[in-house]
Amino acid sequence: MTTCDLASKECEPCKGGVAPMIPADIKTMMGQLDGWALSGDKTSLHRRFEFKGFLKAVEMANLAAWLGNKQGHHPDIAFGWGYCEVTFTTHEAGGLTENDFICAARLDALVA
Ligand SMILES: C[C@H](O)[C@H](O)[C@H]1CNC2=NC(N)=NC(=O)C2=N1
Repeated sequence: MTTCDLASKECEPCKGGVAPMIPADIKTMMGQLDGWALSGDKTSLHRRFEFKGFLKAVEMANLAAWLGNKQGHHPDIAFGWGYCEVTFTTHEAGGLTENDFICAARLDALVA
């Protein structure tokens, strides 16, 4: 599967009791993304987008929020002058699921 395959997938509604991905699968999925980093405990992935000024950062935050709401899979977003940091994790699983990678790939496709 490539990034564009991931970006063409839709998130599945998060059902309770879903297990987080195992490290081997996380490694495989990370290979399909560019620019995203794993948290130390491998429970989330994040990317820092940098811009000149504030309004571009606000735009990025809004784009990530819109995408997450459309997919029913919501990011954590931090932004300020010159940057927007987007983090995906699956709260119901207490770790990463395919939804996180789909949203990351979809966000990259929107800003490509
Ligand atoms: C019922 C609904 O699908 C769930 O509450 C969704 C909402 N958005 C979500 N977003 C994220 N990032 N993780 C979740 O577990 C999650 N659960």
